[in-house]
Amino acid sequence: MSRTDPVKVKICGLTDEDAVEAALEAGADFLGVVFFDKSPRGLSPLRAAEILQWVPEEVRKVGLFVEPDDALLNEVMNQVRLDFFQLHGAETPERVEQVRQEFGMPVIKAVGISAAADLDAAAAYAEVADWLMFDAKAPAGASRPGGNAQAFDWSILKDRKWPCPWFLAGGLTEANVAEAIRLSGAKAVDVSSGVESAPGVKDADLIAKFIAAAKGK
Ligand SMILES: O=C(O)c1ccccc1N[C@@H]1O[C@H](COP(=O)(O)O)[C@@H](O)[C@H]1O
Repeated sequence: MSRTDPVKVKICGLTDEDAVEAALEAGADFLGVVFFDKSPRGLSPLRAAEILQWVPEEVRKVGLFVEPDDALLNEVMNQVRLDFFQLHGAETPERVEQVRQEFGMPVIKAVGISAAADLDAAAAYAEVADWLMFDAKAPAGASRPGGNAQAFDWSILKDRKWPCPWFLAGGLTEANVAEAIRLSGAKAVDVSSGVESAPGVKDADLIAKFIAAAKGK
């Protein structure tokens, strides 16, 4: 990625064909589908395969999991054409490495952040993951570790160097994404709640506005 490349955008938690089409039309670089039963965006492997079937090769398809066992990863791998696994739970660095080796899939590891000290903990994952994702820590009592529309102080990322590429996530919207990019130095962003009209229901207009704001158009 050169300094002048437009920011890459991942639209996560897609649940139907209309949302996939809206994200493609608006220029999304990554599309995410969720394999986590407690999420309002959760899909079966079969349904995920259906909604992603016409996505062009160059748009990267990401499967999001929370502490998945090998059986679930196998089931999804056998049915859905994915380019990345996103591990969004309390997986250890050892488990990240094991998943990469066993499944031969690049891994995006999400790390919950509420303060600068959490970035130190993320360093262990930077050695084993292909990408990192900095997401806000879930609020106490939340039923899921992400997708909660929570943001954190983006400026703590500024000037930190990482050996792998990374996404900024958590509470991003059309209204704040440009500022989040400016303050954090992010070259890739990820959004779910901020482009929805209700949990699990993507809004084509919000997707287009988010991508335009992130890419500075
Ligand atoms: O979207 C979910 O339901 C979800 C469930 C479990 C783990 C992560 C989840 N979402 C991811 O969280 C970040 C931030 O989301 P948001 O924009 O704040 O809603 C993003 O990667 C989502 O895909």
